[in-house]
Amino acid sequence: MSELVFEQVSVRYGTRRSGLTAVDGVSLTVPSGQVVGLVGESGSGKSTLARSAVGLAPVSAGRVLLDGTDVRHLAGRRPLQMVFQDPYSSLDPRMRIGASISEAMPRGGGTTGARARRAEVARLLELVNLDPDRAGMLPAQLSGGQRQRVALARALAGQPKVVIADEITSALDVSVQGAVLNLVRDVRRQLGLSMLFISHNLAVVRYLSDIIAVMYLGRIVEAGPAEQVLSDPQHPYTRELLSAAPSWHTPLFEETGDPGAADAEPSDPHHPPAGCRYHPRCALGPLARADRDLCRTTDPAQDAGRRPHRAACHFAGEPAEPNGARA
Ligand SMILES: Nc1ncnc2c1ncn2[C@@H]1O[C@H](COP(=O)(O)OP(=O)(O)OP(=O)(O)O)[C@@H](O)[C@H]1O
Repeated sequence: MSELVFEQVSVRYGTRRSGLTAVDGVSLTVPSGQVVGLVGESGSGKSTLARSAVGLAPVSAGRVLLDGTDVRHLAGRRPLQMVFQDPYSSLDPRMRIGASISEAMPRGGGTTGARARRAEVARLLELVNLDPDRAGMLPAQLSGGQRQRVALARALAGQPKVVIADEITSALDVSVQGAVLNLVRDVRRQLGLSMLFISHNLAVVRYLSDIIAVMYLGRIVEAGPAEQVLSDPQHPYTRELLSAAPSWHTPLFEETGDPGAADAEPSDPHHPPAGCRYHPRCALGPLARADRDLCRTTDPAQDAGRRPHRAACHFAGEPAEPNGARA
């Protein structure tokens, strides 16, 4: 079991004049054997943070550590595997799926020799509930859900310690999303993997996560044990997400759309507002306050994540003011 730590990580794209900071000084820990669910609207920087761990996004400050070792020093970064929204991006369309999975296996060890590799491919296909006979098929011959299972098998072939799953059910037909999610939950438990699970859909995140982290404009605005974040959200953005999410009583995969689609102002990462980045939107929400100077002028500290439940808000946890209620 392994721990993944993002330490003050920033990712900047573009030039100084026309660039944007997609991830801004984020600290987040994925503890051994646990699932951290990362939620937030489109453009908040979730994918960029994830990609920074596997070398697909340029880390401009801070570092990512796996069990204390900077991931840049891990050979091939194999212990960290990522599964993407679109399985086509990790599967070569011309390669049979057995070969794709085999290619991702480490050299040496128990999987040297064609026979051992074939057996390992069959084992991995069974692990993701696919018939080993499918090893000879091409990705196009499979359904979207089956392709995502193959992408998971391929990630597991690398014998990872940590898996990063980025919107892995979002592109799938609603009817198969639940099955893929259940599979991920079961396989993760079985293998004792640590996982960073990204989704814009809070209902999906809460189904799987031990810890929930909420991202807004390149920052973690709230993080903590899942049940605490859900039952006692401290940041107004988390409250906004929760009020937009379907309740426990509605089906998990009812399409909720992107959480940013509410009536609020869209956030623009090229021009983050001064003070608290959320303040222009917060004025619309239940925490609107008469005296908001502090929010307009002063950036609330993102603490380094040592407290189990943290929120970057000057008025974290304060109840809504009566005059601030939504019209
Ligand atoms: N390669 C890139 N070059 C320039 N800007 C980028 C690049 N990748 C992402 N961005 C920008 O960084 C910001 C964060 O994007 P990111 O994809 O990480 O957000 P996200 O929360 O994962 O959203 P989504 O769910 O839509 O992918 C966005 O403004 C995006 O346009």
